[in-house]
Order: sequence, then structure tokens, then C-alpha cells
Amino acid sequence: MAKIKKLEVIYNRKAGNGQSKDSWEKVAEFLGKNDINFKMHQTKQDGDGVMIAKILADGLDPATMILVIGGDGTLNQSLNGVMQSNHPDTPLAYIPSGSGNDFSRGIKIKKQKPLILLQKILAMEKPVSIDVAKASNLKTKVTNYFVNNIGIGFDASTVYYTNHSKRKNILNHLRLGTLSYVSSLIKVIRLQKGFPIKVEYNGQSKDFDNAYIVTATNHPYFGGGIAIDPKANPFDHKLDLVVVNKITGKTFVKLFVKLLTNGSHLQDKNVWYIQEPSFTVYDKHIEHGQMDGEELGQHEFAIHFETTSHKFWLPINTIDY
Ligand SMILES: Nc1ncnc2c1ncn2[C@@H]1O[C@H](COP(=O)(O)OP(=O)(O)OP(=O)(O)O)[C@@H](O)[C@H]1O
Repeated sequence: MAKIKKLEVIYNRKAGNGQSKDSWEKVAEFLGKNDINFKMHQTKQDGDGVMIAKILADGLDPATMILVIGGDGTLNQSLNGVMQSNHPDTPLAYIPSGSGNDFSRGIKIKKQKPLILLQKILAMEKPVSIDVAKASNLKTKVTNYFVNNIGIGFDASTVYYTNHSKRKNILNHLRLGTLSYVSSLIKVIRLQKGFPIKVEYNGQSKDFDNAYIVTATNHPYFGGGIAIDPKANPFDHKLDLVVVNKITGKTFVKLFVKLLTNGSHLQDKNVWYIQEPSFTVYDKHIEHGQMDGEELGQHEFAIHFETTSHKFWLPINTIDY
């Protein structure tokens, strides 16, 4: 077991429609019963995860572990906070407790109960390295890190409409958050138009006149378990880019069925994908963007992507990859 003497817990009680609260209560009880020193830092508003993680990493004692309890958005913010700190190599432990939990699904730890996972984390000798991606916005010069994906167009519009749906709070309260996601998905299928993009990769360049889904992804999933890219691997030091052209009618339905069932959509003529250590995407139309389920606003995006890795206190079985 690593010589961890204290846990600094970043906790988003709003994540996962109550799931995060359940996880935190179990974790707090376990730590208390087992005389493990901890301090909890609750996010009070959007964006707090970055600030809390940065402060914690700046002043971190090597015998202290940062544990994140929340969803993909909270993990994303914690990673970015650590990256902005004086100790960007600070490892993160994580108990997935969000609604989508795509990162934990992508690294195959999703099915583990919070206390089982916590005990495995506390038993780890050293943290493990997992791919994460770096996105440099060529217009704003802002750099962000992400664990799942950055999407422009379809998935980002779905995130936008879900977050801004009038029914979202009521449905979340009833623990029916998925319904608000599905109703946004149907709206986006109706409204999202194709848009032009250019991709530069490995000394080549490719133009699309009618892109619909544009997703740079570290592992297979987006949208809470949809395998947009079954071939993506969070340990191969490559980032995938999937571009789906705008199609309609029966062709769309057929492709969507492939996407939701056996992943054979990647072989479809309307889908293009690459696996590269780096690439650049220029979107030439104002579109919604999302990063790990967090809104990136509505812009023309010009983003340079590259893979890097980060250390996590997470019990990964690399034989699975
Ligand atoms: N106290 C708070 N009040 C409102 N929003 C908060 C608070 N703390 C954090 N947030 C915001 O909640 C949002 C959702 O968090 P998170 O992504 O972790 O949960 P989730 O959406 O349920 O999970 P997932 O991304 O896995 O679907 C984030 O944008 C975060 O900034």
C-alpha cells in the first residue's frame, strides 16, 4: 500500500442526480471508521473543480492523495486544475459518480461499487498512467486537457439542449435525467445541420463539406455510453477523430442502428476516422462544442489536439486492452 496519510476529497454533490451524494456518504463513513484522515472540499458552483484542484496540487504533501467524487465534468475540471498548478504531475484518484460516467466506462472500472473501488485505490502501490488529451485552441490560445472527448456539432448540441432544457431539473429530481438527454437527442437529430471542416493530420489534409458529428476521442464512449468509436483505446498514446457526414432518412436510421448495436458504423462510407498522436481540426461554421460533457460555447473552432498521459490512482487491468 502506498504511504498515503491523508485524502483531500473534491466532491460535486450535484453530479449524477444524487449518485455522487450516495458515494460521498459511503466514502466518508468508511474513512471515518478506518481512521483515515481526510478533508472534503465541495464544489459550490460550475468551474470550482479547477480552482480547488489547483490550490490542492500547489500545496500538496506527497503523502496526500487527491480523490475526486463526481462525474466526468468534475474529473475534467480537477485534471485541468492540477495541470495549471505548480505540480502538474499530481496523480488523481476518482470515484465515478456522475450521470454519464464515460471515462470510467472507457477504462473499464464503471461497474465497481464506490467502496470496493476506494479500497482497491487505497491498496495501490503506485498510480498508473492513462492517456488524456490536450486541446490547444488556436484562436483563444487557451489549452485544456480532457479525459473523454471534445465534440463539435451533434454531441455538443445535445449537451447544450440537455443543460438548457426547462424539464431538466424536474427530470433530474425524479432521477430521470436520461429522458431529458434522449429528448434533446431527438431535437438535435431534427435540427443539426451539416457544416464544413478541415482536418490536418500526419502531413495530410482533408476537407469535409457536410460534417455532422465531429468527435476527438480518447476512448470509445460519448453521451453516457454510446460507443462512437469502438476502436479507441485510452492506453495506445493515440487520439481518435471520428467524422460522420450529415445524412438523412433511411441511411441515417441504418447508421444509427449500427452505432447503437455492433459498432460497424466505423466501416460505413459516411464515416471517417483516424488514430493519430496529434491532429488539427478547423471548423468553419459557428457550432456548439463540448469537452467531457461540459459546454465549450458556440464558435468556429480551430483546435490542435495531441495525446499525453496523466497518473491516476485507479486499479486498471491493462490486460483488458
Ligand atoms: N454546487 C454546484 N452547483 C451547481 N453545479 C455544480 C456544482 N458543483 C459543480 N457543478 C457543475 O456540475 C456540472 C456537472 O458535473 P459532472 O459532470 O461531474 O456531473 P454529471 O454531469 O452528473 O456527470 P457526467 O459528466 O459523468 O455525466 C459541472 O459542470 C460542474 O461544474
